[in-house]
Amino acid sequence: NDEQPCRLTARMCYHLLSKTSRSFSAVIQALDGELRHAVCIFYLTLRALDTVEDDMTIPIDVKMPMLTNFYQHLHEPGWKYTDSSEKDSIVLEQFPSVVEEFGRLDVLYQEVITYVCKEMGQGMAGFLQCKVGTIKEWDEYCHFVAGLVGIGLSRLFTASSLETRVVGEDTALANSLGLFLQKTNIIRDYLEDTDDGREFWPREIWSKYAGALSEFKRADKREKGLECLNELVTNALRHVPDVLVYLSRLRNQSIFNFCAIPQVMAMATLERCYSNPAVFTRVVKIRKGEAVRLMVDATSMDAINAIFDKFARLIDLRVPIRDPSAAETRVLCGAVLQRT
Ligand SMILES: CC(C)(C)CN1C(=O)[C@@H](CC(=O)N[C@@H](CC(=O)O)C(=O)O)O[C@H](c2cccc3ccccc23)c2cc(Cl)ccc21
Repeated sequence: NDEQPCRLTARMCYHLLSKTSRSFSAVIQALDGELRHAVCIFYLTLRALDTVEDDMTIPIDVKMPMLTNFYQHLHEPGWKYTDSSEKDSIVLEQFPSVVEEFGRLDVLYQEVITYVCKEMGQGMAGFLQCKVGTIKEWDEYCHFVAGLVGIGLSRLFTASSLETRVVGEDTALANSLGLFLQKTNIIRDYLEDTDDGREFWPREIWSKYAGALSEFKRADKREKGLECLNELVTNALRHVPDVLVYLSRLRNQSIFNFCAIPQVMAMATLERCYSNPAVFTRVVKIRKGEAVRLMVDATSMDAINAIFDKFARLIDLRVPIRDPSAAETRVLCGAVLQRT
């Protein structure tokens, strides 16, 4: 579906999409019917909001209202923000195109996108000062930045009539898809975030292994770092059963691909991170070739089950005997394997 839209603002939106998510923009453009444009606009809007949240040059007292009021800009023709230094700031500079195309969406889609932006902006604002403390707060933060995306997407799928009502109504399962992706991103990005002075690993977990989160960068704290890392991976694996049930309910092939691809990437990333000291010295990414292989394979529930089985088995084989989370890790991996 790379036919070029004729309207200039629509063309700008697809240009912005390809600039902000290299491999994923093609998956969005492959979505059927009205969903392609609705998800394109939703993705760009979320990217704009995320860019504001990530921009450390915006003072907190300016950023707070920017986040909580962001959803209102969707109804302000011409609104843009040109003072961002982030890598995706082009979306904020070209936001008038997003606003114009947003206004042309069916009002059902507009309501979903507005709702998610309002809730997400308020949630992000609440976490600006404080670092993530309890595991409950970790789930709350991930709900705001990613769980809400799953809930919004699910409502778009149902609104388009390409998926059943239960997909849009079962918010707990939709939330789990987001938590699985975001927890994996947070686990993987330890070094990048700590170097930026940002802490997303929950204190309730890391404080059992160190006095400060940055200590895991030291070689003499590597053992404790791995135990902390493995507890976080085990926590993320708890969402896998919900993810598999959610994906099994999807009936539209383009929607299935769109939802399944990030989930299998996350499972592969989790497996690479598990018990891997490289997490503390560089950003652990799956190789491009493996990512492409996963993208082309993740097109049926059988394939998804096989992929999750493969990575669950690889983790299970590497569970250190004395690791504090070993028992739960093996139970969760076993649960994934038993399902088939
Ligand atoms: C933080 C995040 C996980 C929500 C970001 N997020 C995703 O990660 C993208 C994937 C992506 O953007 N990959 C990028 C990664 C990168 O930029 O490095 C790529 O180029 O491959 O997928 C998610 C996404 C897709 C499908 C179903 C989802 C259900 C719940 C939550 C998120 C869901 C996403 C869907 C929408 Cl509409 C908006 C954002 C996202």
